[in-house]
Amino acid sequence: MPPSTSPLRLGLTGGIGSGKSTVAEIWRRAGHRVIDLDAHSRRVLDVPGDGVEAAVARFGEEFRGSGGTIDRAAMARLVFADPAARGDLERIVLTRVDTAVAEEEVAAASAGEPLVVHDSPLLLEKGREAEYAAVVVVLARREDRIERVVRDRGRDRGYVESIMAAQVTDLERIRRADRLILNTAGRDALERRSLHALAAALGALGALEDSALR
Ligand SMILES: CC(C)(COP(=O)(O)OP(=O)(O)OC[C@H]1O[C@@H](n2cnc3c(N)ncnc32)[C@H](O)[C@@H]1O)[C@@H](O)C(=O)NCCC(=O)NCCS
Ligand SMILES: Nc1ncnc2c1ncn2[C@@H]1O[C@H](COP(=O)(O)OP(=O)(O)OP(=O)(O)O)[C@@H](O)[C@H]1O
Repeated sequence: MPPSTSPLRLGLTGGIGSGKSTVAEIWRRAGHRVIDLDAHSRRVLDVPGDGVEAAVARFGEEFRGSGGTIDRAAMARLVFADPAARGDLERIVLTRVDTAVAEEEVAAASAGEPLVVHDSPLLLEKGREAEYAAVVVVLARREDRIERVVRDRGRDRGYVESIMAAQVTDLERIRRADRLILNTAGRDALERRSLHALAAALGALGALEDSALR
């Protein structure tokens, strides 16, 4: 018999380079399922299929890269300078991401897992807070975020700033979060703060009575 209750759903979000994926990895190592919406999003444009074809139909063959899928750098230059184009790309990508996420949630529910976390970069931008029992936001200094993305992904400052301009501000994130993780020190501090924030979020929801989450 499948379990009758769905897993508790937590949202994890934050701006580019804030440390979301690092927190997601810490929570995964603590034994929880974290669904990576950015990874699902990348697959839509990096794997040949109807997502790639829908993007080419909307934006043109010049956005097809050498491997037949989407040239991400060219697409980034377009959509982070043009909100209408960005909206169209989001409609193409996010509907397919939602389908993939729903499939992962079904797997979590059938396995009887008590918790799923969505690592979801655009949770606040898309106004999706109501879908979550609680929303946890990762914050870091703007300059640290820019420096880390430039250093670790070989992108330039202009690229990072164009994406920041397409995302909500930190004040808006603070206003709408249930809980904050300040990624303002080293990795050890981030680990401690992430585990503390998760326990506190679950505690506030009364979820720690579930022995599987202790
Ligand atoms: C434009 C694309 C091709 C650029 O690819 P690129 O490899 O340069 O960037 P990547 O996907 O790794 O994202 C870089 C950063 O931008 C953020 N970001 C991505 N899309 C958006 C968006 N529409 N609005 C604001 N921030 C975004 C990501 O969360 C990440 O922090 C890609 O970002 C994309 O397909 N975006 C649209 C889909 C989307 O909204 N995905 C994010 C949520 S699931
Ligand atoms: N406290 C820290 N000290 C040093 N480096 C860090 C720290 N936190 C994160 N980083 C590094 O900064 C970079 C950005 O972090 P991460 O990938 O977790 O951010 P993100 O919010 O998931 O970014 P994006 O939305 O762009 O995917 C990574 O290379 C990560 O290893």
